[in-house]
Amino acid sequence: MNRDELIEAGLEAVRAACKVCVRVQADLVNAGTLEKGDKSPVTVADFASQAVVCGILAERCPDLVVVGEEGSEELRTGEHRDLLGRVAVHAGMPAEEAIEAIDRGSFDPATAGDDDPRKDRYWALDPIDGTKGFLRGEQYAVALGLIEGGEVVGGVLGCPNLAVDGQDEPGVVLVAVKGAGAYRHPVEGTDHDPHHGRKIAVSERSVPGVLRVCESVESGHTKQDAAAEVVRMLGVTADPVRMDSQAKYAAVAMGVADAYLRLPTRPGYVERIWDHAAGVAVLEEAGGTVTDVDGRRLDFSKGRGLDNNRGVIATNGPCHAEVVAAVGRALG
Ligand SMILES: Nc1ncnc2c1ncn2[C@@H]1O[C@H](COP(=O)(O)O)[C@@H](OP(=O)(O)O)[C@H]1O
Ligand SMILES: [Mg+2]
Ligand SMILES: [Mg+2]
Ligand SMILES: [Mg+2]
Repeated sequence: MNRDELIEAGLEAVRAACKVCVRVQADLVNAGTLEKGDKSPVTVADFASQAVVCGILAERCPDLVVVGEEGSEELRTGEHRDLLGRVAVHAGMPAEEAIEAIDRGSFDPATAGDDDPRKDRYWALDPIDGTKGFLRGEQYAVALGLIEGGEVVGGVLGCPNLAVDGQDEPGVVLVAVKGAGAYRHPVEGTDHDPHHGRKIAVSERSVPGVLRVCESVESGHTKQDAAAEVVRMLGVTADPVRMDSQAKYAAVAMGVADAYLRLPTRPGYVERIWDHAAGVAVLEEAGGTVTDVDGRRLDFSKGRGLDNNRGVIATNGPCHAEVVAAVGRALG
């Protein structure tokens, strides 16, 4: 299958998962959560979304493996049997099938053998990015990136709660194939051709003082005081706009924000590939630039983590060097 065909399958899968998430968010806010080992909240919808995306991808492109955030461990213990039942209902498949689909996302390129052909091309999936936003009834994303030879070459970024100019209802799915631009599609829809949407592009702003900057809502995910210092140094009077999930990449890609800052809160935190792959694909194809806080390109060839990077700076492009320099000064 070529990249266009793969991304077409990806768009179908992400749309289906978005619909599941919208339904669950409507009646699950603050219910049905459980604590994972790392204490981050994971909901019925995270599992159901991963099951739906992996299930559709298994049918459409069975040869490609998935590097997904979630695993079925918690669902397989008796303690959480009721949770599994609800995941199955929302995913629209029998419980055993849901577990099997979720575990299609367990691939780890870093531990696969050197001659394992599955390492050449795979998906990176965040079934719900911004789980905390999802639980607050705010922004979240279903994020699917396509990685080839350790590089992001395409992506699908579903943002069901993102307001879009000229649309009565919120919600958008952004799609990109390397070299072919980035397009926006409605969440509803049955034409999954990646190039049939409306072309999107970043803003052209380059004057630092008028940049619209965004960052995480969660202070544990980004150093908000350092970002406040960065905008002050750039001469921006407004504080960064806070938004959960890769919806921040979407905002910059559509030109409604100019920069997204993700500044490390502690040394040693390694960003996960599924938190960035789809966002990077879409933003770069919309004309933007993404590096880490040291100005290095994100290195997706290391497995499940961005081991060679720290933090992320994503911009419209024209302001990138200036923003990276200001971040460097703020972080000392
Ligand atoms: N200390 C930390 N620094 C940066 N990111 C973190 C973090 N701890 C968790 N995250 C990631 O932050 C993501 C949410 O990002 P944001 O704050 O932009 O919404 C989470 O994705 P999930 O919600 O998929 O678990 C999680 O992977
Ligand atoms: Mg998580
Ligand atoms: Mg995430
Ligand atoms: Mg997630």
